Amino acid sequence: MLTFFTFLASAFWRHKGRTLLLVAALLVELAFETFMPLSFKFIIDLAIVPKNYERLILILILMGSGALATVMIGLWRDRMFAGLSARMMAEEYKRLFGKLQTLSADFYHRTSGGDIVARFNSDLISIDAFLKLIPYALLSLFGLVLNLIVLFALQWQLALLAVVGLPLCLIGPKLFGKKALDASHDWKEEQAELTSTIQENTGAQPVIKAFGLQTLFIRRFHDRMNAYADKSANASFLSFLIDRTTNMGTMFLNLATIGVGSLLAYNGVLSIGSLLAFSTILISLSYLVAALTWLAPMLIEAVSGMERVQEVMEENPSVAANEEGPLLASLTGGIAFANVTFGYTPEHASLRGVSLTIPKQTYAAFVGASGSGKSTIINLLMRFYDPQQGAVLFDGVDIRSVNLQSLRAQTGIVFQESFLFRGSILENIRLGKPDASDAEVEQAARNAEIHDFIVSQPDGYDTDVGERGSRLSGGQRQRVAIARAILRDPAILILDEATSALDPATEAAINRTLAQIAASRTVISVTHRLASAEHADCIYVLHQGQIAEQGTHQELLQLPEGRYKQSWNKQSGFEISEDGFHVEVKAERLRMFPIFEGLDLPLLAEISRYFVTESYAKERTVIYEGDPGDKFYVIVRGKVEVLKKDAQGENQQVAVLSDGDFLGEVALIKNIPRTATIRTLTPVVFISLQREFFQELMQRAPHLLALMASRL
Ligand SMILES: Nc1ncnc2c1ncn2[C@@H]1O[C@H](COP(=O)(O)OP(=O)(O)OP(=O)(O)O)[C@@H](O)[C@H]1O
Repeated sequence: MLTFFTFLASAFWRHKGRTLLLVAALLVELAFETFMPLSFKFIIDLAIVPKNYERLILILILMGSGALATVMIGLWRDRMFAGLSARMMAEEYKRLFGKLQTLSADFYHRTSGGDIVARFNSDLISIDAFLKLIPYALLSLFGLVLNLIVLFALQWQLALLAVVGLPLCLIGPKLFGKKALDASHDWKEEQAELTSTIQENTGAQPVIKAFGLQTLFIRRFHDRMNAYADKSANASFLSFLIDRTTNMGTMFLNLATIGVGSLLAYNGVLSIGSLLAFSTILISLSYLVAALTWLAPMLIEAVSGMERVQEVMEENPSVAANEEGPLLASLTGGIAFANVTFGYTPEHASLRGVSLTIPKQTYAAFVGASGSGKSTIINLLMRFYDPQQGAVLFDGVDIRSVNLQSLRAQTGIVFQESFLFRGSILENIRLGKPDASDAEVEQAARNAEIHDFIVSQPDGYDTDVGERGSRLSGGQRQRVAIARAILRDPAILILDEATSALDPATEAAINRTLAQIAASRTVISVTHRLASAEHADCIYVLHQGQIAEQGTHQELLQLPEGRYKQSWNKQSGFEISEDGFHVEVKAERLRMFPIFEGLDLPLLAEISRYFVTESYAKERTVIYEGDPGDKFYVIVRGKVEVLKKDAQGENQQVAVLSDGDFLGEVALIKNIPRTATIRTLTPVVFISLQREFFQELMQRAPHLLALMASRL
């Protein structure tokens, strides 16, 4: 409650001039509204009873002029307050949005998008709804006080009775106010959950359809909706209860005072005019009390909305921007990780005691299995997170001690899925350097080799990219993102799986572009595709958050039984056509699959001819758990997730497989149902072998077939 009133006080204080005018206008309206019922006293006692016609006309003229003036002032006040309240709310929206820009990555990981959106489109809206009613609330409140004063002036004993009885009207708010506020807060949280559910559901439609999950999600939504309806009913009922109990109180109070007033008038203590004025004022008083209680539910919603907004406002960014800190000087020596340990959660360290040095203008590549900590290196380097132990150093300076913006100003980053904003290509590229001239933007587009495509479009650089860049292909989006990154002319270029979601031809083309841009910069690249790291000055092989091996490609291949060497062998042995539609696998590579162990090379060469190439887009299901299995798959490029149903029948990710991994070898020997679902995480190129072809070939070596079956 206090937070909300503090917000109101500071908002009105910021606009004190207009607030004063507002109060003045309200007082004029108030004076007139109080005078209206009082006019009965003057009309009856001063004009009608003494039969004074001139006085009657004078009073009516005064009333008419007052009404006209009040209407004009009211209109002006409405216009002025509409502007004032809109501005106050705009300030509040900006404050919340600005705060969100300062919060660190961990906030966005633990808070759902729907919850954040709900703070704007539900919580701020309820504050707005109440704010617009403030003149009305003030009018009611001031009216209450003024009417009470007038009542005392008319007949103080009767007025005393009204005042003593007034607390009757406040029993409801006292009894149910706190409960109603809590219920409203719960309801708003449920509202935020509902927004998240709907958002997630619309974003996940391809998965839901692919897995046939409609019924499951409808059932879940019904449960969520039922919980929402319960909370909504509880919150509304408590608000109604406050309203109802207050109305009951005013009704009894009216009855009591009218009864006593009539007795006083009967005994000649009160004039008829005063009695009429008194009861009219009392009725308007009860309207005012009713109006105030009608406002109570809205106040409760606004207060709980403000509490939720304030929760965000009170969040402290876990990574301090250090705006007052010294600016980071241009990199002259190198970047170092000094014994860095970091975990996203206290239970699990994603990097453990990592130490390394990347000299200026060299190319460092981080490779390793999924989950080994590659992206975490970049998260720490960009200060999306800070390490729990150790430090990241630029020329020996801990990056936590310098101004954060000056660190990020030295870097340009290209992600696997580059986010393009709604707007034109020009606007998207210019985000890399907002004050760049058109010529600079064009040069960046040329360097990213997207200029020719842009000018071939009817709208050229003004071509609209659509929602999240949906009107461009994956390769074009990535090139726009590269142009955006190089427009900054960064000393340090970071590539986070920048090409792994692209088809082979586009990937090769973009890699060539990146190689040109990379010369004369420090490049830090994260990739699971070793061919992309082959030419790096130093390759770091991560394993479970530690550096398992490091060196050049050649050095790493020399390490007997090294992880890099194994992965390299796993990812080699495939020849992919330029367009990515045809893959040849070498007999030697086939021999590395456990199932083909022991087969001679001529037989393997023949088997290799029976493999066919299959390409899948991102987020497609390749195999469904429980379906009959009749094919063996090898991933040539891309990533898939392996999903298994848990006890509740929901798919859980159990592994991520990538280039060189294989699945379903048992299908070559036996016809048994698939034990897991396989879904693509990126575009994937597989080669696959049908059981019937394989078995046909193996007729020549039946003893080997029997041996393979015994190994499974
Ligand atoms: N936001 C997060 N919250 C909790 N744990 C996380 C988060 N991000 C990553 N992790 C965990 O940290 C570890 C390292 O993750 P990281 O993303 O660095 O791996 P990676 O090598 O880049 O994997 P991939 O190739 O699949 O992207 C993993 O165990 C992962 O589950």
